[in-house]
Amino acid sequence: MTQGHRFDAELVAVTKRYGHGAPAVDAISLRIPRASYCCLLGPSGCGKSTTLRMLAGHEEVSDGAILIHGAEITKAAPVARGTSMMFQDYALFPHLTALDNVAFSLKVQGVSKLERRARAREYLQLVQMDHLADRLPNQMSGGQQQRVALARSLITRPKVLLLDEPLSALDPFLRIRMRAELKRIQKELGISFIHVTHSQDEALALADLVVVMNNAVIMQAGTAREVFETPQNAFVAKFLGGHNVVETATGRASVRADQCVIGKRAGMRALDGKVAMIEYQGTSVRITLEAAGHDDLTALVPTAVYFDHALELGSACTLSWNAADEHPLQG
Ligand SMILES: Nc1ncnc2c1ncn2[C@@H]1O[C@H](COP(=O)(O)OP(=O)(O)OP(=O)(O)O)[C@@H](O)[C@H]1O
Repeated sequence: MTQGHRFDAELVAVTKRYGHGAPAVDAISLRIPRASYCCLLGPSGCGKSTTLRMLAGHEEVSDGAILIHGAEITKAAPVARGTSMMFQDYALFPHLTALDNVAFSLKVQGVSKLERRARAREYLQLVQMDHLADRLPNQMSGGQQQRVALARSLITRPKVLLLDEPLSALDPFLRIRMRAELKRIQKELGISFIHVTHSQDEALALADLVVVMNNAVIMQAGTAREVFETPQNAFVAKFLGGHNVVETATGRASVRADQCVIGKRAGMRALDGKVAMIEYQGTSVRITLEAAGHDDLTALVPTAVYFDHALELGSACTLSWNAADEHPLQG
């Protein structure tokens, strides 16, 4: 049923148990619409890599079902699923050129030399590496090796590409460039990418669908704007950063740090504390307050505004916000 499917990938109450302890993945359900860039985001140990490995078929599913393009593949062999995995350490063959690394899986499939070289060139072009086709991995930079690894995982024409922390080995500059490339390539191919990351920025920048996980379950799934602007619970608000979680008369609420101001203002909600940290961030200054009975509170103040009223570390100060900017949390 590869025609007419609505979702490139579906997880139906998927559980993974290792031994007798708490499950690593606990009955998660997720639908990834066609041609989506999906990021699985969460802290270390939340179960995101296990979820990816179950999609790839590198890990058995304890309970539940996985579908790719509408067809169940829960127990299918990795090569029979229509998925391909790109790993954190690109694991290129050191003795093969870029071209031969990319062509390798076609060789295993018995594709003729002429055709596999032609297809490998096509995929090297896609990742803008055709000019270095004859280089060996140790003659390429980390970013270049990664492009080759990407071409290598795409040449089998997967329905869904799985990426396990693909940018974590790159320096910050290259990471931002490569993430733009990943997005471009995903849109160009029109297939879904499922990308595991613990970086909030990366997920928000890349994903059509952000899936925030914690403790083996999905805490929220939605567009980047949905999860950032309307977090459903305190975990999502705190993990994405840039939010304060406050207790109000009607329960818990989140309020964005960039919608908070320092100082008492008429008609605004206020919490008193003292200045614990002042961090210059270029266009804004992040001020962290310690307040009794609360986790640290932060205000993100435009730089020019901050330097009109610079603060002293340890001094008393008030965080204020408009009630209208509060967003109620479900937990
Ligand atoms: N082979 C295994 N045997 C036993 N427990 C495992 C195994 N693999 C993972 N786990 C456990 O399952 C849970 C989820 O692990 P997983 O690797 O999926 O987390 P993660 O979110 O990808 O973390 P990280 O970002 O650190 O890779 C963890 O508690 C981990 O210790």
